[in-house]
Amino acid sequence: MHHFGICCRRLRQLRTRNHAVCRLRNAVGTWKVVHLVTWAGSVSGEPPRPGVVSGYADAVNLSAFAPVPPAHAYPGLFISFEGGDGVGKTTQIERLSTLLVAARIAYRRTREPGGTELGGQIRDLLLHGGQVSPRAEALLYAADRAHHVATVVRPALARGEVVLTDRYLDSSIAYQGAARALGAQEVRDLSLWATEGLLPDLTILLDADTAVSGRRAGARGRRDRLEREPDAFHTALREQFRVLARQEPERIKVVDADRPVGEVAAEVSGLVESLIVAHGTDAQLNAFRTAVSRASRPALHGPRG
Ligand SMILES: Nc1ncnc2c1ncn2[C@@H]1O[C@H](COP(=O)(O)OP(=O)(O)OP(=O)(O)O)[C@@H](O)[C@H]1O
Ligand SMILES: Cc1cn([C@H]2C[C@H](O)[C@@H](COP(=O)(O)O)O2)c(=O)[nH]c1=O
Repeated sequence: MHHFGICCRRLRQLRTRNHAVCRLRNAVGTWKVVHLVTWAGSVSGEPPRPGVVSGYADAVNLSAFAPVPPAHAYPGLFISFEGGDGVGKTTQIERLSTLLVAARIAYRRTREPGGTELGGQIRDLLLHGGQVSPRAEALLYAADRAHHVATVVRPALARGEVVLTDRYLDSSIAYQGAARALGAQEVRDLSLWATEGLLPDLTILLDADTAVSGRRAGARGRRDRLEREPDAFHTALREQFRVLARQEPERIKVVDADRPVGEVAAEVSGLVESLIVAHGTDAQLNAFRTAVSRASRPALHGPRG
């Protein structure tokens, strides 16, 4: 895996100059296919089943997931923000977007559900419509994701952009897999099928006490259909997010979101910097570091200098 990461970084740096890069990419594609097939084989035999569950938390699936290949084969970087309602994902994505603008790094900000026109309609059905049965809910989130990845995420990654998504497949595993008790592995498989195996390069899991995040979400006004679920639902999905982070520590980084916005943002930018070190270009790294250090400097002058 280490060699693979180094190769991909080198690949990005050379991509505009060298036709050999195309051949390398094909090799990476083959690697992906081989590993996806291996992964599919490893889960198709005996998929773990949650069985009969008596409550939300019982459905938290502790089985280890077989690793699947990351999105490193693209020149862009794929970053997802995850966590319960009101933990501060939107706030942190705004902060990071400001840094990327300052660094002149091309990025695409998006979200699930609702990152496309079709997804906007699905979002309305899911969050502001009537009752939706659990399996229909899981399929609608997966449909939103399939269309989003095919029409927004993959094209942006192929153009070399940094994609920041407010939620991705880990939300489905936590909300539908655990909190709705459909089974983490089944819901993960559904999303991987929908996205043809695309996982983020980095997932930032904002983790906050459910009472704190509930208060923050509530302070915004009218609650959507999922935000209105009882405390046990939110506790179960928080626990599943934490289980996912323990299972995939390389991809999913847990950030304590109970702290002030600035402290959380500083940790987030450190994680993004590490990702750029591993998989970005030297130009991106220099520009990002400069933007971070400028942003952390106190303003020397007032509005009129
Ligand atoms: N670290 C923080 N400390 C205090 N308040 C915060 C913090 N982060 C965000 N907030 C506030 O909490 C509210 C929810 O934040 P935000 O919309 O960023 O959360 P979210 O995770 O995107 O929520 P949702 O998933 O429900 O859309 C906002 O009013 C925001 O200003
Ligand atoms: C992607 C995704 C989302 N959800 C839930 C989580 C939230 O309650 C809403 C989205 O609202 P937000 O304001 O954009 O956070 O949908 C889910 O249950 N499953 C998913 O896959």
